[in-house]
Amino acid sequence: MSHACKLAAGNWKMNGLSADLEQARALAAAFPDPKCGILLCPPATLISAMAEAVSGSAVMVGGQDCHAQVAGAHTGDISAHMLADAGARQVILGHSERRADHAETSAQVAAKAAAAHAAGLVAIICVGETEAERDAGQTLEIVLSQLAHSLPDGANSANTVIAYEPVWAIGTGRTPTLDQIAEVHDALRAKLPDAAMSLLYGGSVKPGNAAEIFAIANVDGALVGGASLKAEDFGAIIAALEGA
Ligand SMILES: O=C(CO)COP(=O)(O)O
Repeated sequence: MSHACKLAAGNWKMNGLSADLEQARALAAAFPDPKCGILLCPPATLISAMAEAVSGSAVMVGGQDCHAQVAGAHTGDISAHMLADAGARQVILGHSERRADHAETSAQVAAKAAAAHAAGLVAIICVGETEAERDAGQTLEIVLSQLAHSLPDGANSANTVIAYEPVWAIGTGRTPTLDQIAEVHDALRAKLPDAAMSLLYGGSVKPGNAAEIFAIANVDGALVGGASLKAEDFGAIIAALEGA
């Protein structure tokens, strides 16, 4: 682990209805005084209800995307200010599913991150290579290029977190080797504008592999998809991070 802040972030993606707020409440009750940051990013429809459900606890709530503009004629979009107004403290930006499904470019991610900062939100900027890019030996080139072009001016360890998520490891149960994760995180750390910025690993993090991933030098936590939907599983991952 580096000296950056530890963070366990859960990305619920397009999962979760009001009944699932119970998982957030259970998580808040299980970690009254955590040694790391705990964040849940539910779909936008649940942000304000989740913020209320965990209010007074250590659990933070975040969004999964935002628009680069503060307001205006953008049907279906949500601004960073709206997320903050709903109770979000952080926002995931440039997730590979948005880069793929919505053709988001790193330049757009940087503009969204600048908007997040202006709204007082921490931007969690995602980078990661596809399997074809890894097979072609382009992993470092791809992630460093995404990093360089996705960071807005003024990004620092207080307002920005970086998440390395290999696309081929997301939702597949496959993870890079520990050496492969270390190689990418070391390369990212060397290029951060602020060395104390937190670097998360994401992609098939589970209770069973969390401890070994958190033992890697430049891994400061995780961005967790599937395993963040159940408080029991996410709680086991948080416990592993607290013990790292
Ligand atoms: O994309 C992810 C988190 O943003 C990772 O998802 P999984 O943990 O389900 O692989």
